[in-house]
Amino acid sequence: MSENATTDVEATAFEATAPSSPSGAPALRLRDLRKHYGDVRAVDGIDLTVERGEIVAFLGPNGAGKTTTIDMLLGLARPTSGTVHVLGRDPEEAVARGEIAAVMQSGGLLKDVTVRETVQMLAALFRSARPVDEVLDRAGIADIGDRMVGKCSGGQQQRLRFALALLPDPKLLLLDEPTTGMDVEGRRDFWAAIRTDAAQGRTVLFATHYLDEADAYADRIVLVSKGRLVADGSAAEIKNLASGRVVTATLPTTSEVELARFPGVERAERRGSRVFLRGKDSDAIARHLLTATDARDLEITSTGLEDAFIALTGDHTSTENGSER
Ligand SMILES: Nc1ncnc2c1ncn2[C@@H]1O[C@H](COP(=O)(O)OP(=O)(O)OP(=O)(O)O)[C@@H](O)[C@H]1O
Repeated sequence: MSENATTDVEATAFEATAPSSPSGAPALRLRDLRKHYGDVRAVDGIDLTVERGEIVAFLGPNGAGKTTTIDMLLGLARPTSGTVHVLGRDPEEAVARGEIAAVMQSGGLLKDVTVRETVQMLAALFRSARPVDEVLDRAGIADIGDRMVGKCSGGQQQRLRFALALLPDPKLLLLDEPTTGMDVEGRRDFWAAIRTDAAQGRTVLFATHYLDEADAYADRIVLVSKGRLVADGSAAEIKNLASGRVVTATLPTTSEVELARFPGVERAERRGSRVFLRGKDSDAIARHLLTATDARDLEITSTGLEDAFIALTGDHTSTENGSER
């Protein structure tokens, strides 16, 4: 979590009495958005437009800048430079109007009150809130309204946070790694509730480092790494990025810029003395390496979604998270 991060309850506790947002404005518009902490470029120039009604996965490894971006969308952190517009407004204004709400990773729940009482307490803070029974129902927890929060599973607590976020009937819902630590069944039930609700037209952006979650639940995947956007498309398009092959070779001196100019190379990466060249025509890449360079120890492999994730984000640790389905 980054500076000024707060609980979901605080993030959603605003008045929801506003007229509708400027018509035609996209749900989100980020332009050259940056957030630096000293030398750390947590967010390093993100351009992104999310249209209304989209379900977007903000996918990236640990430290990619997902939470920092979400904090800026909620007005909890101020950009170093660049702009953020939420439904055509400044984030603070959109939050105050109840047009955007968030389900954060953890925190913000009292253990010794019931699920229903929790929703009632927060509803009382809004000048205008959806009925308690309606949000419990939408979050799929109407049947556990009398259960103490402390007795709820992690998945049920997360659906309670979802219910709280629904109170102002936001047009845009942000979820920051909402299923961290949940078991498979909890994740499935949580996403079933989100998908059913989103089918009514709510825009959803969720941060995750679970590849399978992005693939299964998003219409669109925005892949981020080291504060930058590295790929943006449907799950099928992101998978297509992986439909080529990777030619790996030992080639100590050539720079990534030069490698990217080799025939057939769509993406080039160096790790130490090994180079990873991705492209649809692996024969052309291999031929060039063997005839025009000093490359040795060539290997040609086909890629999957996880390989694409690693190649695009440079992350070598988080893919075990994506294998569970
Ligand atoms: N308040 C802060 N001060 C200094 N550095 C920060 C601060 N908040 C975040 N960072 C750094 O910014 C980078 C991005 O962090 P961020 O939490 O946005 O990543 P993330 O993609 O959400 O990661 P995770 O999946 O682990 O939650 C990291 O290197 C992090 O250490």
